[in-house]
Amino acid sequence: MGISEESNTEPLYEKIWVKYTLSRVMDSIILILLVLLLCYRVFSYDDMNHHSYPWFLAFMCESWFTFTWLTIISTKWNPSYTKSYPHRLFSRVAELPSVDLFVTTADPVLEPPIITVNTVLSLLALDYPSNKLSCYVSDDGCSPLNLYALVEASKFAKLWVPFCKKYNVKTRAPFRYFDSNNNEATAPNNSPEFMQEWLAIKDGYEHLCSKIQNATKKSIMLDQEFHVFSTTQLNNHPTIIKVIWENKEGVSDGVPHLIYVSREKNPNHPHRYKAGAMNVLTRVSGLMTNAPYILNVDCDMHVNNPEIVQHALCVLMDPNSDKEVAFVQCPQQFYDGLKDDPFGNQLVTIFVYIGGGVSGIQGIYYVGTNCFHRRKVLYGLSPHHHIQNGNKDLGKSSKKDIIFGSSEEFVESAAQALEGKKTFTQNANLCNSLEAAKEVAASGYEHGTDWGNKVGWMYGSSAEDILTGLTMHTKGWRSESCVTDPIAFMGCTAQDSVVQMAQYQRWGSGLLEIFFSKNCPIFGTIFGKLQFRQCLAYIWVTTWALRSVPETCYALLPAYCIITNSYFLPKDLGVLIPAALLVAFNISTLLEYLKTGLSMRSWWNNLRMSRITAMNPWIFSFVTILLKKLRIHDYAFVVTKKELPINEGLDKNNVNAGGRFIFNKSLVFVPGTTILLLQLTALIINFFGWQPKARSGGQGSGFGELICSIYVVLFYLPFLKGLFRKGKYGIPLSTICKSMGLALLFVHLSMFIV
Ligand SMILES: O=c1ccn([C@@H]2O[C@H](COP(=O)(O)OP(=O)(O)O[C@H]3O[C@H](CO)[C@@H](O)[C@H](O)[C@H]3O)[C@@H](O)[C@H]2O)c(=O)[nH]1
Ligand SMILES: [Mn+2]
Repeated sequence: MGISEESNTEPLYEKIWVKYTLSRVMDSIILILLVLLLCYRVFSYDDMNHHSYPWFLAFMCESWFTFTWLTIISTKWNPSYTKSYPHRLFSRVAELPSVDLFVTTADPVLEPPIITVNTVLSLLALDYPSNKLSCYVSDDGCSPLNLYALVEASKFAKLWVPFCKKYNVKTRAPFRYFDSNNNEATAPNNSPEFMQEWLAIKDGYEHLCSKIQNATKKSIMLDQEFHVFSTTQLNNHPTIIKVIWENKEGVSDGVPHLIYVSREKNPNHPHRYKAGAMNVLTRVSGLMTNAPYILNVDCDMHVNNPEIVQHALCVLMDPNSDKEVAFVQCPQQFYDGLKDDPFGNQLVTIFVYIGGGVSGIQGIYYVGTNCFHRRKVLYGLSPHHHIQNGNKDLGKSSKKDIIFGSSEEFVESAAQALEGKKTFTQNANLCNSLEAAKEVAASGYEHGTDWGNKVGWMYGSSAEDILTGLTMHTKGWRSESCVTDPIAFMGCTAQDSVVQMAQYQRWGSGLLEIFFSKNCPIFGTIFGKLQFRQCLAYIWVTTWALRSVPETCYALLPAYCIITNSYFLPKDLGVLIPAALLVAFNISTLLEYLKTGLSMRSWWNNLRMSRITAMNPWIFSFVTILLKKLRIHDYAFVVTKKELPINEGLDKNNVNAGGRFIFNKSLVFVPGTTILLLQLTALIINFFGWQPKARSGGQGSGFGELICSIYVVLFYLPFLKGLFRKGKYGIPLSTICKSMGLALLFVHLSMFIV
């Protein structure tokens, strides 16, 4: 069999199923214990009718935990991942398709332009014919600084891109390539020619950095091409689109197109945050290049594997997947992660166990970045739709207006994308479509259309990513994850606890909003094509914020019981059930961490952070959505602060400090501080034997409650330290006072409720 024949029969990608037997066994044991505990509570209720509140409350909380565990176990049950064979792609397809690359940035202060620039450079240098790539940057900050940085970056790209391709550089974000920890920098090729070029490139990059830095300090002169910014306000400005670089000759080894887009903002029109920005990019790119595939990344997510486009295309171009797979999601991993993951935000095990698990059902969630979409799916196509049907559905020119808006050019381009026609003419002049592009980037363009509702990125949640993926799964599409070695993209994650709390709070509310909307996964299964277990997986993720209620109640129970001398744990041998649960849960999670190659410390940190997250930011997420539903108060998308990578020498010694909790006056730390103060109160009361007499001669709190209380204190150790520390590492006095007030109120009320 000849090589070409062989590769014509072999698949472009394979789905590989993994069996984590140990995980399954442990998870099942935990489920059985949870059910046993619930049964115990029900059956022992009768003969001990002096059981009071705590018993009932514990039962309610444990029912919720059991339900959550069911969703987890179902999601994790048969994990899978894909293996792709890029070398087969080249012999299989006559011509590689084009891919549009989207980058979003929103705030030049929280998202320093040099970070965006690195992401863009890494995209421009992808190992893919450059005449098939076009990079669109959306700037919601409407900042001349971002435009300036990109213009300068495009100049540097003319050195950087050929250099990367010539020497097959692995790390294509310059700041990572020149990082002193990167052993690739000079290793592969020590020829004088290479060294000379290397030095020139390093020089060029440093020059670029210092130019951007100077511009940040001095602010940009608003003349010539920057004149348009002279009258702009953040929330009130016309559309600005600049073709920064056009690969006019369409050469395959040049620099891809680079286009800057700052969509119109008008205080009278909602701008829908990131989802709105993505939809504008979709339309603008539809007019300019209309590639059938779209890769989108956040401004901090640089390419870490230059061959990732080929890998993803293997999945998307497989003959079967055209009618099945909507998108290909690559993992979200982070560089310069703090040692042992003190804030539990590196999400490694979540990606392996939950991400892998859900990939084995209907497909991994879309997480907002590092994802390849099919344009036609974004335009609302359903799977297994013949093009003709697709046309009927989305067709009829009168109806297309309502769906896609009033731009005839765009409606035309959308029709072509839906039919899978090749429209990308390599020598087309991008500037010809500027006027049409400005029209579709206008703030009022979407009014009365299906954008954000049936087409494009979905509106109605600050977790637009999960919502958009869910809508696709509900239509019956699948998705695949694409895990490569090295990992495809790397980004930055919150570097301190304050930023982390804000991020979790936004996620919590965005997700819960989906659960309480018409897009709720439960409806998706009843009325749509969302598979049942996929529905459970979506319930697991969209109800994060709801967990705050049972988790907080459960954490308060031991303190309450000690203070009032009552109990919530079984008094007889039944106590072995919760004890076994505690042990099994800890062992099983610990084993998962160790198996993923993580440390024991990082296991504990994550365990602790899951509790802290559930009881602090998620309470506020819950309240936020409550207020929104009651139409009392709406909320905004708070952009996560991104930091430049830790400079050598400067912070390396300070890594411990980096892992330390910092606090501010935000209310988000009040629940945790209150819970901690209550446990301490309870422990003191217990120690000095100040408990009241057990009610009506019944039994009082015991060893179990004491252990639980201490366990909660252990989780809140960072808060405990915070009580005694000063400055940003200490809990502010105002927070302590508020928490003390709440704790006193709680103790006082407890006395009545027993
Ligand atoms: O009005 C806005 C707000 C944000 N963004 C961009 O959206 C991206 C994500 O924002 P970020 O603050 O980094 O949020 P994260 O918490 O890191 O984002 C995660 O969660 C989001 C959903 O909550 C997803 O959209 C992201 O892709 C995912 O990485 C960034 O590129 C922003 O520039 C905009 O373009 N316009
Ligand atoms: Mn981010």
